[in-house]
Amino acid sequence: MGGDLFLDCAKFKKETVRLSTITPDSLQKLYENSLRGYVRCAHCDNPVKLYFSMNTPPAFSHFENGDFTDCEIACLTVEKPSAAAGHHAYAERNGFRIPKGRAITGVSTIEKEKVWDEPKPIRIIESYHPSNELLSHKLIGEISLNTDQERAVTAVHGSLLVLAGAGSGKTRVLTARAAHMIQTHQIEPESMMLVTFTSKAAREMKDRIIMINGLSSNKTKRLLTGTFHSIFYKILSFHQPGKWQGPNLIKWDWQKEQYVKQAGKELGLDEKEFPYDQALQQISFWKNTLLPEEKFVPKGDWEEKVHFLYRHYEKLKHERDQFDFDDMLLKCYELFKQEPHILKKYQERFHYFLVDEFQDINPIQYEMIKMLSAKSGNLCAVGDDDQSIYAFRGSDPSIILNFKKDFPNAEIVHLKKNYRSSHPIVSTAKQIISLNKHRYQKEITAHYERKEGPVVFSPYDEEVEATMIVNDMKEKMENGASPEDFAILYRTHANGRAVFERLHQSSIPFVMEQDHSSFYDRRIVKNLLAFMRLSLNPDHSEAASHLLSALFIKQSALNDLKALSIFHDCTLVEALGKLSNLLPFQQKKLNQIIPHFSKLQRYPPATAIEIIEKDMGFDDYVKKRGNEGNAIEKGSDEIKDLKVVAKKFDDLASFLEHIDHMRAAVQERRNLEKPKKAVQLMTIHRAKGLEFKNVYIVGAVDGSLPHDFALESLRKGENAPLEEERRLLYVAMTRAKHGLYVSMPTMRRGRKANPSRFLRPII
Ligand SMILES: Nc1ncnc2c1ncn2[C@@H]1O[C@H](COP(=O)(O)OP(=O)(O)OP(=O)(O)O)[C@@H](O)[C@H]1O
Repeated sequence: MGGDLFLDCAKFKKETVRLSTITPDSLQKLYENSLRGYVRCAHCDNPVKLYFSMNTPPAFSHFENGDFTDCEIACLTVEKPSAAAGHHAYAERNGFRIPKGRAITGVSTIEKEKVWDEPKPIRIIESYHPSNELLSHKLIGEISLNTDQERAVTAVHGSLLVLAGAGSGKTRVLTARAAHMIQTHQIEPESMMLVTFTSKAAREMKDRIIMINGLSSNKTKRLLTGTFHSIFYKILSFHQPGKWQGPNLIKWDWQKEQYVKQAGKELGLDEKEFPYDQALQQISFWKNTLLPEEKFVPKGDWEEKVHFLYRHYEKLKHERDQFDFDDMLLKCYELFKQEPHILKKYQERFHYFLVDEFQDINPIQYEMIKMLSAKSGNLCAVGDDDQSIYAFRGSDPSIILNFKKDFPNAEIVHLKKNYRSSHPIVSTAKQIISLNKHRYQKEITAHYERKEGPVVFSPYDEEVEATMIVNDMKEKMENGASPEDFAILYRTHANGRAVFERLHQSSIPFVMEQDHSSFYDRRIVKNLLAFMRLSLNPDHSEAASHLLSALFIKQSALNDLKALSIFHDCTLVEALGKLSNLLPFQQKKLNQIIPHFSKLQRYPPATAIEIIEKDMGFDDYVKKRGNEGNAIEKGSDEIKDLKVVAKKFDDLASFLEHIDHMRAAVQERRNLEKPKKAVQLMTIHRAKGLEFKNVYIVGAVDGSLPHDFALESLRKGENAPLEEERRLLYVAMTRAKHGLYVSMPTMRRGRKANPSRFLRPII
């Protein structure tokens, strides 16, 4: 950062700006403009950069090294310096020399919003007790185990539930157990079924078992590992090879949507307005909770409609000999029920069942595993009820909670040591999850202590939050950390947008989930941006197509528009006014909005969005279609998120340029080979089972974590979704080994936000 002094004032657009008096919402804009070289020293006029991070308060500094004492004096003089704030009166902080007497966090006389606030450690109430347990020893290969883990590995016969908190070695136990069974008990790998939650976890576990010293790889390769879906699909395709073939699989939601929309027409459901994706999620939920279409008895209008779609969806699929992922479970279940000799064959083939992440099992998976293990009685389930986070897919935490009812002779082993996270992290996560009512009380303590505990910090908004996190990682990397030491976790994809953008602008290598698409390509956002694009280029054909959707005009009108523009030698926007065969309300709306297009480009993007919403009728569109198909990410919220970005730009051209750049960046990253040493960017759901040295949790405020929909459920008297949100925070926190940084922005989507109610009792 050079030997520069750090300044409180600079010049931006010919005005002097002062960090002690600026409003917090201008900080990010100033930051980005300073990176582009648009902010200058108020004294020498050289470009200066603004810098801040989680631990470092904002300050300007010159790009070049040199003696800038005069600039500092000039800056202080203008500001009526106090006696303390003399020439060399500065304090050293995080490698920065900050003039004493400068108020960054507030102005003494008038209470003003803080531009930056110091991160705060979370209070740890429980003291650390070093483990008095015997040193763990190596039972198998190089895997060390403590006494409880060893019991979970060696209790090979009968039913066993390993119920344990995060980081306690459940995955380690499962790997060691499989290896131990093969090596010590000479159990044939073919007679074992090891079920994991994802195919990646299955591959990793098998690789780990193969790597264990002393095990013959020929043997271990014969072990069946996989997800429930992959295993049951194999069974189905063995018995009904004609039907269960890859090309017959309906892989994508849009394929499913075609079928339900076809059925929806018969019911007179509006193709655009009806939430078909929610309906598909509901159908999937029913299938996973053992409610096939013919048995389901709908209640109420919504269920009646979706049930109708369900019936037709199944029929269309059947006629085409197709199947979806849920059928892999449901049809295998039916096969076992209808053909008991087939079930018997598998009961005789498999004698040992090992199931990971048991807390996320759904009713149909549970029934199948019960059926398969009924003969041998050798079922080992491993899980943590506090990490059950897939209720929306039919997972039912009560299955693990009631395990003893179904398996009265089951042994229950508790693993009580967390080897992953330091004591302050384990203690904090424990405090949070203990407020859930529906859970097993579990004992868990940290294996090791570390001085630094979890920290909460309060950036102004989502943009400042992203900058603080990225700069904090940079600082840590300058002090020896490596990019793969960091993960940034968020509740929904929308929460990850700003961090993605800031990381993309930095030189830090990072990876993001593969199937992530750009925020700006979301239907509602894309259609709003179309208004802006047409304002700058009234012949933008793709934007014209999106505009038609937003105006509820059929896409076939696009060809008419193009023809009219050629015929009348006018732009597509002008041709809009010449469209015929429109309904009166569409005509009226068009007449109302066309004059706005030419004016729109004169306004800053944030104002332009308001005009598009209010004066150009986009509000109506969002009301009708904004919530379509997604209870978690609503269209109206997406517009609010877009406004947060818009605030940073002065004109439409630079705003759209930024957006196109970011859309291309997401696309580019999909095709790039993933760097091995990289910061990980992912949703909390994806982070399950993983661990990182340092974890940042983004957006820990009410509405985001817990999510709005859980708060809505709570208002209706339903507590379960809120408990699942608390589990999500618990999962996120327990991914961290050493550093845990929880961000609680003071503004979210342009409004004042409250720190997450899960954190309030401990901060
Ligand atoms: N006995 C042990 N000695 C040393 N390290 C251990 C021991 N048991 C587990 N670990 C380490 O602790 C970490 C967590 O283990 P593991 O991932 O198996 O836990 P888990 O219970 O499956 O975690 P989670 O449910 O939170 O995903 C890993 O880094 C693992 O190597």
